[in-house]
Parts: sequence; C-alpha cells; structure tokens
Amino acid sequence: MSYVDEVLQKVAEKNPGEKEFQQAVKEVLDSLRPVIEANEEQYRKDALLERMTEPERIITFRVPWVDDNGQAHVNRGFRVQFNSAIGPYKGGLRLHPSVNLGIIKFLGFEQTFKNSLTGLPIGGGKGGSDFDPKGKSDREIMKFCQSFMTELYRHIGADTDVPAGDIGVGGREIGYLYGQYKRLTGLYEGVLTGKGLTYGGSLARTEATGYGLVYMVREMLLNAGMTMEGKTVAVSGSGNVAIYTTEKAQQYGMKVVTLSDSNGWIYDPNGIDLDLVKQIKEVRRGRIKEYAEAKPGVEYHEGKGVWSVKCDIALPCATQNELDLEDAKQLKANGCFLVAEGANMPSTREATDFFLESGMMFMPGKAANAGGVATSALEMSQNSERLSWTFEEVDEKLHNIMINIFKKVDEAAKKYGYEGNYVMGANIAGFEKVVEAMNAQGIV
Ligand SMILES: NC(=O)C1=CN([C@@H]2O[C@H](COP(=O)(O)OP(=O)(O)OC[C@H]3O[C@@H](n4cnc5c(N)ncnc54)[C@H](OP(=O)(O)O)[C@@H]3O)[C@@H](O)[C@H]2O)C=CC1
Ligand SMILES: O=C(O)CCC(=O)C(=O)O
Repeated sequence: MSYVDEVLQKVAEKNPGEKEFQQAVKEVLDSLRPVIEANEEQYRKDALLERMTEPERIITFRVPWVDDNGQAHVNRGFRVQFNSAIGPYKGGLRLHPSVNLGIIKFLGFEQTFKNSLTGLPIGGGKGGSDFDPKGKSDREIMKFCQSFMTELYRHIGADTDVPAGDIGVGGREIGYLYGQYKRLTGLYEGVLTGKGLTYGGSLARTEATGYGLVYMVREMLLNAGMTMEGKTVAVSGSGNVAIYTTEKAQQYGMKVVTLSDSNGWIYDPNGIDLDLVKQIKEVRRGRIKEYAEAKPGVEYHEGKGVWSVKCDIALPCATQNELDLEDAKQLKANGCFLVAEGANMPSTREATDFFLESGMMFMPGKAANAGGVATSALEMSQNSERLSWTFEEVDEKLHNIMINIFKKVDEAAKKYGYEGNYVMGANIAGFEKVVEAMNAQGIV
C-alpha cells in the first residue's frame, strides 16, 4: 500500500465520525501524491504525514454562562493547536451550533497550509464553540465570551497562539474576549487579531478576507488574459467575507447579483445595494430576507439556490460543503467559468473534481481566502512594534501578498506538470514550506 493510502487509512481509523476532517486530509494528501511518492522512503521513516495529520495539542473545555433570564447553560469550547512549525498557532474562533471537534480539526489542518502560503511566520490553529450567537443579547454574548476566555487564556499568548474571528465572531466578540484576557493576565498584548481600532486593531483587517479574495480573482483573470469589468458574480453568505468580497468586486466594476444566509438567498438583477446589506447585517443583525422586503424587483427564495443563477464567476463565502456536484454542474451549464472559495472548503470533493475536470478556473480556499489571516499577521507586526499603519499601507501589503500567493500556487502546479490545477498548486506550495520547517526542527 502506498504511504498516502496507509496514512489515510490510519486517519480514518483514529478519527471516527470526523467527516470534515477526513475529507480535508484526503483532499490534501491525494493532491500531494506526486511530491510524497518522490520522497516516500524518508517521509515514512520520519512519520511525516502521521505528525502532520495529528494536532500538536487539542484543548476542550466547559463554557458555563447565564442568560438574561437567569437560566444557566453549558457549551463546549475547543482550541486545536495544529502545527507550530513555521510560527505561533494562528487561526480563528467559530461560534456556531454545528461546531464539533472534527470541524475545528479540519479548519486547523487547512489553516496550517493556508498560513504557510501567506509567506508570513504563522502556524495553524483553530477554535470555537457550539454556542449559537443568533438571537442573543449583547450582554449574553459578553457573558459567554468572558466564560470562554476564562478557560482559553492559559493556553494562548502573543507569541504562542493568537486567535481571531471566524463564523459568528466579529469585532464585538473579539472585544469581549480581549477585555477578559487582559483582566485575567494583566497583559496588553497582541493576543487576538481583529481587534477594534481603539485598542490595537489594524485598519483593513475587517475588509481583508473579501478584498483578498477579489485580488486573487483578479490575478486568475489577468493570467487568463481576461478583465474584471462587467463580469456577473454570484456570492453566497452575507457575513464578513461576503460583504467585503461584494464591496471590492463592485469597486472593480463587477456586478454581484446574489447573497444568502442560512435561511435563504436573494437575487438582485440590478446588482446588490451594499449599504442596505450592511445596514441589515452589520447594524441590525437581521436576516437577508429583509433586503428583498425593502427593495422591489428583488427575488427572495427560502433554502439553497444561489448557484442556480446565471453568472460568470462564483464566490462561495458562507460555510463548508455548501456547493455540491449538482451546483457545480449547474454553474457550468449557466456559463460560469471561475470559482474562488472565500469560505473554508465550501465545495464538496465531487464539486472540486468537476471544476478541475471540466476546465473551469478554480482556486481553493486555503489560497483564495488567505488575505484575512495574512492581514492578521500584519496586525501582529503592528502590535509588536507598537505602531499603526494606514489603511493604504495595509491594503497594499495585502494586495502584494495575494499576488505572491497566486504566483506560488501557479508555479508549484507547473513544476509538477499540473498547470492550471490550483488545488495541487496550493497544497504543494503550502506543504513544502511546512515540511522544510518540520525537518529542520527534528522529530517533534
Ligand atoms: N472572517 C474571516 O476573516 C475569514 C473567514 N473565512 C471563512 O469564510 C466563511 C464565512 O466566514 P465569515 O464571513 O467570517 O462569517 P460570518 O459569521 O460573518 O458570516 C457567515 C455567513 O455564512 C452563513 N452561514 C454560516 N453557516 C451556514 C450554514 N451552515 N448554512 C448556510 N449559511 C451559513 C451565515 O448565515 P447566518 O447568519 O444565517 O448563519 C452568514 O451569512 C467561513 O467558512 C470562514 O471559515 C475564511 C478566512 C478568513
Ligand atoms: O485571522 C485569523 O487569524 C484567522 C482567519 C481564519 O480563521 C481563516 O483564515 O480561516
């Protein structure tokens, strides 16, 4: 049996029921086969893949909190410190009722390669809780965050592990988490990113994942001799990544016609009115349905369906496995020729294979959405030097980082004879740096 198959079997046996984690490991290792086969003997001797697929540390803890009516609740908290070969663990915290250990492990595993691609010194980690922030008051969110940090603080630090936002965690939550960390430790340090601008946050971090995604799309189009102006774009989600993807796409003259949330999706043939979306989602914390209620001529549909519209470009920005094989086929049939993932692993394995086999341009999340964590690393740099850079400085650095990621991914795919296969390119380029760092540090 090949080394890859042997490790995939062990991962399945050792992580039963963790389907997203198994899916992510299989997708990465399958695409690394040519590299691994060329070094099989050494990698096997060093148990390289076994070490790479086993988190360095998993922390789980109880998160008790009391709601506004005096009722106590208990959630489960997680932090998976996956790989510190190239820097302190870095990755977001997710608050969503679907969160479980397998999901956090898949995200931490992916984060390791993504962070490697940024070219910055950050290792991979991820965390979160099965707490549902929807419908909770600000005070309930605060109490939850304080309780969560009361356990987490002993495992993190500006030079050891630096969490940030992800689904359900934005500026409000980071503020409450930071306040509690400071209270418990007495330290005023860059232990979290995505902080508010008044207490150490970086300009452009809020926009970074979405802006970075569009900078990546720009490189893909330029490389194919195409322009952005006038392209029709379908975006899913209506949170941080979807909103700032839409903003940057519109700035480049593209027309975004869809957004969604977990209840349904909207189709605005005239192009999304982003001020209205921000009002609904960032100010009122409302549902995307309210957009259609406020605007005549906009369609609202319950459930899934964003990928059924006619578009040139599809940018999934909601959650994992939100775009399946049927969606992929429908996109192709409707003329879509480019898909870039704002979310982490939003395309199922079958959908990804279809994109690659049918000749569509496809950029996986670990490359396409790396602008968020890259800008978090820029926030860490600013915190270390006790300085704040201008929006333009950070945005320019972000843009260059995305250009460099595209180059690395493109070149790695070409080097192994898979030109245009950015899944292989991203996995290989991310993997090579982690391997070099792990080898240099011995069997640890
Ligand atoms: N924030 C960041 O900097 C980065 C985020 N990402 C990834 O981008 C994706 C979106 O994150 P972000 O925008 O920050 O999160 P937000 O919480 O701001 O927004 C998430 C959006 O996705 C929708 N959504 C979440 N879960 C589901 C679900 N199970 N089914 C349908 N819709 C869902 C939400 O709808 P609803 O409100 O109804 O739940 C919401 O519209 C995630 O995959 C995240 O891991 C990747 C890199 C960096
Ligand atoms: O900014 C960060 O540290 C993490 C962002 C994140 O969670 C991600 O890239 O998926």
